[in-house]
Amino acid sequence: MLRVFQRTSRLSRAPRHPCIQSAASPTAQFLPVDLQSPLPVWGSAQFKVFCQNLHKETDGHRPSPAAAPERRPFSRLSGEDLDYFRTILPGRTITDPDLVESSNVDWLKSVRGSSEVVLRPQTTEEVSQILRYCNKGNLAVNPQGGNTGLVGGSVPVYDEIILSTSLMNNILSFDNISGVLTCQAGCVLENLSQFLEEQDHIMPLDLGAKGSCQIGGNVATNAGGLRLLRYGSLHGTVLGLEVVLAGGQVLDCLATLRKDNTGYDLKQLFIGSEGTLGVITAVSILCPRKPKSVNVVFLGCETFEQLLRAFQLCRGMLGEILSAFEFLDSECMRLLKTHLKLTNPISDCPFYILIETSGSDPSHDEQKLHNFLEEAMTSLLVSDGTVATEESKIKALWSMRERVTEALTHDGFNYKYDISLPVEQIYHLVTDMRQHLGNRAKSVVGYGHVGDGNIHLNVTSAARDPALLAAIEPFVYEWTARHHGSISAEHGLGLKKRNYIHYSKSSQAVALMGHIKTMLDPKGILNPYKTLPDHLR
Ligand SMILES: O=C(O)CC[C@@H](O)C(=O)O
Ligand SMILES: [Zn+2]
Repeated sequence: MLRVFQRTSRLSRAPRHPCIQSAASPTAQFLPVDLQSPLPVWGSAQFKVFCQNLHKETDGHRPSPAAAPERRPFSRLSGEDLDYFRTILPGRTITDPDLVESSNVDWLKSVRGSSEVVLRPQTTEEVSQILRYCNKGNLAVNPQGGNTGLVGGSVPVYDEIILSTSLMNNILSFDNISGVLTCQAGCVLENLSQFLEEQDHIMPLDLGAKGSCQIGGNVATNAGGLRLLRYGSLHGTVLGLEVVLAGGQVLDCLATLRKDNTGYDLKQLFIGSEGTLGVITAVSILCPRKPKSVNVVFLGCETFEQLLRAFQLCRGMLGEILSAFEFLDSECMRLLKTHLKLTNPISDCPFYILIETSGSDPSHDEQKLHNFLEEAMTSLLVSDGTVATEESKIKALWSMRERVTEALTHDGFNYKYDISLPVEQIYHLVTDMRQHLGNRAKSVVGYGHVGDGNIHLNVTSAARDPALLAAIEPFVYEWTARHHGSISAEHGLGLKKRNYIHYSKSSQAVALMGHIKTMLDPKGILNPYKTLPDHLR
């Protein structure tokens, strides 16, 4: 039964919510490191401390032999190379093994490279000098942003030189009239959001990893996130890029215009190229005005069909103020409760929806939301729910969705699938996978961006289990191709999925990608072993 949706929401009457407490406590996000369970919050400041200690704690996973390609014949780093790097980057050529190690391992601790050096340029000119030198000497390079990727794209596979953008963190300009922000690639997404907040604007993208991920990495992976339904993908919001090509040439496409129809739109090539075609050094991006009124509702549904009907109703009744329509299943809720001690703010249901509205007129928005909720309730599409209009409560409800990834890492080894499908199909993948795996998996969960037709299917096991992996793949990819979906909606292909590209792209398209790679990076030094299948090296 739906009892709320008046101004005094159920959430505001309830005793203090555990997830509100954890969000407010500065120490609550720090978790000790252990492979099986605790990881620091994806976007937390403690993420960096965690990384620094990582080499002492991980079990040194390498990609499974099936996933690991052979090392290509790149040069090995020499003392002479290090001397050169120290000349151009004094104090920013990092060889301390403890510091380098944290950049060798991905956030999931599923891929570990063996690089001996991290370079930290501050300027585009320094990036250009590095690449010119590496290209000449046939040294492979792994461009790295916040290292929050989920497909093994952000870390070296072997001994590639790590080129970190973390010191390229200056905001270059912001135009309050057009809303165009121009900044260096290493700006952390959350810092950009905070800066824009003061200018009465917001970033057009928002991710669970916002506290660590960098805008250059976001663009390089074409990150989707929680606001895509409203503001579209980075292919639309990024107006310009500055990119350093493999040979060190600086490609200046850093336009700030909404419209520019002069020839090929070259920047699009680099959006989602995962650092394989060039190193993004600066970004200009169109930022929306900060909405004056934001509301979040958290609803329960008995079936996925009802959830879809609620989505349809929502699109019709909320229209222009709808800014997110996300979901999680009851298995996700179980993991949130078990591992993060988050409390379900409503009664237990098979499915949960999080709807966000963002608009410019609080009373208009509330009225629309009220009408939608009344209709959803009377037509029995939702069985329970709660609404939040205050910022702290909005954050608490959002954490039920944003922290599922974190909860999963505490459940064991994670197998992650990020699938785009016609929206009415998305949950069938989860039910079919559960049936297919039987009791071989510990958990099989589904959550994600209903509004974008994007489901995050995650499977866990107590420890890394090659037999389980063989049961999941290629089953999941065949299923996706059969239903005309994409095997990567927003996380990219990285190291882990590169050889499955043909499930979503024609052979002509993959071959053309190979030609483009060869043209832009003839020696293949940029992020090798990623994105493109092995036969195209
Ligand atoms: O961990 C995942 O599978 C999804 C992560 C992220 O894309 C999300 O939407 O929360
Ligand atoms: Zn996602």
